[in-house]
Amino acid sequence: MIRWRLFSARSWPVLEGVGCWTPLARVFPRPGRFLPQHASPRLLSVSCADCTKHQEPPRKKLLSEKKLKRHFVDHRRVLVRGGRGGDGVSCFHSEPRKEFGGPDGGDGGYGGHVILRVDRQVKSLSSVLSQYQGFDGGAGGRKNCFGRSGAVLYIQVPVGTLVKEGNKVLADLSHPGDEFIAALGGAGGKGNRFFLANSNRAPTTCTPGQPGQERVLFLELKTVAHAGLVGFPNAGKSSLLRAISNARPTVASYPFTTLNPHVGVVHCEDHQQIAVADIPGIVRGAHQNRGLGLTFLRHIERCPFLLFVLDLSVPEPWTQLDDLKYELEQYREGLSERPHAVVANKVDLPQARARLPQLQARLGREAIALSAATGENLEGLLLHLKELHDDHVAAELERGRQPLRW
Ligand SMILES: Nc1nc2c(ncn2[C@@H]2O[C@H](COP(=O)(O)OP(=O)(O)OP(=O)(O)O)[C@@H](O)[C@H]2O)c(=O)[nH]1
Ligand SMILES: [Mg+2]
Repeated sequence: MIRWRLFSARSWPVLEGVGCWTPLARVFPRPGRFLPQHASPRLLSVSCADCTKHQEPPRKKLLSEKKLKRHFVDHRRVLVRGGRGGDGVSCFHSEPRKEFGGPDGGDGGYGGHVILRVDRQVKSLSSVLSQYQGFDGGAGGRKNCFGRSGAVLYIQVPVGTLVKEGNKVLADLSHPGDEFIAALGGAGGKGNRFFLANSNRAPTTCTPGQPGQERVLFLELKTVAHAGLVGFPNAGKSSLLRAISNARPTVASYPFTTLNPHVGVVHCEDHQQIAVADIPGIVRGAHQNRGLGLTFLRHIERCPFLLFVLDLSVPEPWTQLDDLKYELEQYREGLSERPHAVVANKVDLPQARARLPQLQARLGREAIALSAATGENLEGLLLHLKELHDDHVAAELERGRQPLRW
């Protein structure tokens, strides 16, 4: 129904119940005439433009703990099947004036293998599918022609992928370029030429190609790095990694921003490279599967030294270190006793800086106070990192082992 406003001869029509666009100035009545003076003119607003102006921007949806776990892909069950071999064929040579040319059916080609190959660019197992089928070989041809072999199917996996079948570890792909044949392709069938014998000059027998190998493999990612950043959610681990390396993990003020491990490389003056791994945050009770649980700690299992990152902006930050160590011990005994340094982050905030002396006193040791946001005292952290790295190299050489090189 269209109703005309009475207060102005040049008023715009307003569709009642439907918000159609109308210039606001034209629908406001003069104060004191139709509305009391204190009433808000917004009461009469019917324009769409006005409605949209005050809409809140869509917020990032908070994920439940269950859903968070689904996003974190560091293990996969994969069914791999090698390609089927091509069939052999049965046929006979045919040529003008040559009645009995003999059998000339060729063998089928080999089925393609399925191979796991380490690619440095791949960072998680999220791109690995649940099933892979290798390429089939081609059938044999006339004139003794062999069939085409199936192409090899490569599955790209990240550095540090452990390949298991049941509980048995088949391969540890810890270097870029490492390969593992996940499933062999089937052999090609035989053509009738293969069955030619003195007792049988015209065989018609040929065999089909063999099916490829079929396996169920479990892939498990164990990130390879020198140092692992361990801390509560929001402690600033990702910010720290961004500040000291070229890695660009997402930083945000909500917990569990990091769901996949990120590795950043710190370049030292003597051309040494130290790899630092950022992992999701650990919460109190993580060993009872709270937060993201503890399964992602496998990513720091291989790190020879750790950096505990404490958030100085929260009250009693020293309790974080005890909690973190406790959770690490619950995951694997002795993990918290690895060589480590304690980093006290966010000293740019005044209340955080005020807690620093108390933290040092409680810890009974020097914590590296810094700010990942402003870059304050990052050199102090880099010096400690270098020391930890040098100690690791010396210890490995002493044991006659090759230290981890990045
Ligand atoms: N003032 C201040 N804020 C910081 C500092 N470092 C990090 N933050 C802020 O703290 C919040 C969390 O930072 P992240 O780096 O995402 O923390 P995180 O430990 O990686 O968090 P998760 O990935 O959830 O475990 C962000 O809002 C950062 O801007 C700092 O040194 N000073
Ligand atoms: Mg993070």
